[in-house]
Amino acid sequence: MIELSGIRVVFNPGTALENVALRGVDLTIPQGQFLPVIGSNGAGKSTTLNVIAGLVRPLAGCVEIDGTDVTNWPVHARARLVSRIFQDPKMGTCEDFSILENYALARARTAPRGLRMAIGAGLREEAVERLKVLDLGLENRLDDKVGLLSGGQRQALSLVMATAGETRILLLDEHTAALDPKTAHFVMELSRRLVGELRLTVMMVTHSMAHALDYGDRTIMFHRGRVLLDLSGEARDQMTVDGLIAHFKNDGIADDALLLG
Ligand SMILES: Nc1ncnc2c1ncn2[C@@H]1O[C@H](COP(=O)(O)OP(=O)(O)OP(=O)(O)O)[C@@H](O)[C@H]1O
Repeated sequence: MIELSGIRVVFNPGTALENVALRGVDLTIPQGQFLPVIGSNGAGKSTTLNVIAGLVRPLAGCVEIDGTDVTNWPVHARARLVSRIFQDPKMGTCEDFSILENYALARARTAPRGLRMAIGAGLREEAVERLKVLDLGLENRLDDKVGLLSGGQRQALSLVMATAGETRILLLDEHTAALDPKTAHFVMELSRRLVGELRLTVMMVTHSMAHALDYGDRTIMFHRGRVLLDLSGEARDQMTVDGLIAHFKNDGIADDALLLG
């Protein structure tokens, strides 16, 4: 579960470049919820993910993960609980390391402190078992360098790595935007399956309104640092992409980037 209360983020405060990115965001994401997030450029989506991951410290407000106040925890202290996948497949994996070495790094990051030395034993078998479910044959290429993989294979591997160990929160930051439509569909379906099996709490930033309505169980929209729309239940079931576009237009939001996908 993620709980954001009164989150206010101001970049370059007190200078000519002052920019209020989040204007008092209150948002509760229950354990196991898969929440797609849409919004115009500069609306505050990535900043919200950065606040949860600990990369941006809010000027005011509180961040709780599973009931623990982590507002003042540094990034490395949250890394065991919070994983993130970015748009660029190269960001989630290290291309000069093998698949197994990448998996070992992910396990070391997400394992409880006392267990970090013990994860070496059985790691190869564990990686084989987890990679098999991708059905990409990566379990037979454990010693290949990750730089040899396609973008889609790297995002699939990133998903397996991000969901290893103690991870409770998964932040997906336009993680299929750089993939071709067929590969994007494969990675989206894989995301749905893995987060469902592991009951992870997920925030997924996307510019695809179709993905925002087809995946997960709730959809929110940011605009100018606030949550402008929060759809769930029947209202969401009945919402269409055209309906969402009409909603944006009614709110005076005309942003080509928002309408992509
Ligand atoms: N490190 C930073 N320093 C200064 N301003 C920043 C920084 N990061 C973000 N901003 C500003 O904060 C606002 C919110 O940005 P953010 O990246 O959260 O938007 P977004 O909704 O993710 O947009 P996009 O869809 O374009 O990625 C924008 O005005 C942006 O320019």
